[in-house]
Amino acid sequence: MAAISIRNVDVVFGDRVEKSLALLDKGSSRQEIIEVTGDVVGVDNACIEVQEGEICVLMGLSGSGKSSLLRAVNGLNAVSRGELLVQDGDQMVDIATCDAQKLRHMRTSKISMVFQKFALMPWMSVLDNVAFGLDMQGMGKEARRAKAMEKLEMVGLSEWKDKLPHELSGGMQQRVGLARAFAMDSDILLMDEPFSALDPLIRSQLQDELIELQQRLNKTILFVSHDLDEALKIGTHIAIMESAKIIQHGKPEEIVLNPKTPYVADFVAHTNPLNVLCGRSLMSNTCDLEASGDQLILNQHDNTLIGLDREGEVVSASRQGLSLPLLRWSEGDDIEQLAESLLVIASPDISMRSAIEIRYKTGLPLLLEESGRLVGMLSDKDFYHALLGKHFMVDEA
Ligand SMILES: Nc1ncnc2c1ncn2[C@@H]1O[C@H](COP(=O)(O)OP(=O)(O)OP(=O)(O)O)[C@@H](O)[C@H]1O
Repeated sequence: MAAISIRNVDVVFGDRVEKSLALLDKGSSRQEIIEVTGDVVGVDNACIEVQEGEICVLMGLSGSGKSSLLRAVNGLNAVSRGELLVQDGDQMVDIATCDAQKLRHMRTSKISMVFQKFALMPWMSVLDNVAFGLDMQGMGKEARRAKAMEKLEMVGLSEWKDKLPHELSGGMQQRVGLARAFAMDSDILLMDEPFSALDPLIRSQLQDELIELQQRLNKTILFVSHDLDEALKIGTHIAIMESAKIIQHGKPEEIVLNPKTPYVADFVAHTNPLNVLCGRSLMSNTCDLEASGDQLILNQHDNTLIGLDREGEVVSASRQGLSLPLLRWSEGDDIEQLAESLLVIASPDISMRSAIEIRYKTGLPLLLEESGRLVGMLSDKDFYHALLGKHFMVDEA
């Protein structure tokens, strides 16, 4: 079920919204609209559904409209047109049209927000900062403190509960911000570049922690980032924005493999594909392998051959007439222990990172089997293609 459903949402900042929307409908650009009405189009006809338990990352360059859209979800920005439905139990509430009381209810019990600049109260202790929102939910003092303590433990800061925010480092303050958001127990978390002020190592740690917390607590998260590597790491889905529009929305792998415009391709060209791609997206297909008698040729130069049974399962391998041992490998199995000249067979869903590590240990290509049939192979050529970013085609249609 969708936790957030954004339907044809426009957000226009200014005093002549009707006129600006009419211009938008006529196809005027953002710049033309500013010139005519003085209004700024923050979001132009956004449509996305975020399913329960998803982490959807809004990604794009500065000024592309990410925060404008995120802040519309909890009513911090007014929706100028369209529907913005947010799940409340078994109903969907339209944030664009609901009354002030409903909006307050949604903000105090359904949607929490984590900001880039932590937004902690400087005069309150760390514990009171985490407990702050619970007061607004009407929770008693003891229960509040107990819950806040539990969340501080979750982010590893229980020892710091009596300190003031300025006594903590930036990374720790952001952890307090996370604990505060999780303490609210809201189903939906809105996160506006929460880690971008932190140094890379702390940032990476907090990303890992967020992924882990999300898996444990199954929240729905809408996360703003201008960094595609971050989006690829934490997002189950990514929506890419350019000039107030969502220009591509999909799973990380879809974005990396099929960037729809040169703008997206430019982002993709500067990312590390290893974290996203799996063997299936890059493999050479079995049908591309040449046959030699009843065997298939893996490598002409050193005469590496494989034999399949009637069902297409790999049953034998040899190099220059000498038999090669086969090993069936699954994600999580040890790679360090793999011997050289072992022919590894894995699932096409193997991550590229694991596949390259295996190739490095064994010195041989990898075979990929699905449902007991050989479906493809990963050789050095496929790895180089991935690393050089030659694995995608830009759809310029
Ligand atoms: N409250 C506001 N009033 C007027 N204009 C605004 C307001 N908020 C945002 N804008 C404008 O809307 C456009 C989109 O801004 P937004 O902050 O959504 O972009 P962004 O993609 O989040 O950028 P950044 O990564 O720099 O935060 C910008 O031109 C900005 O100046």
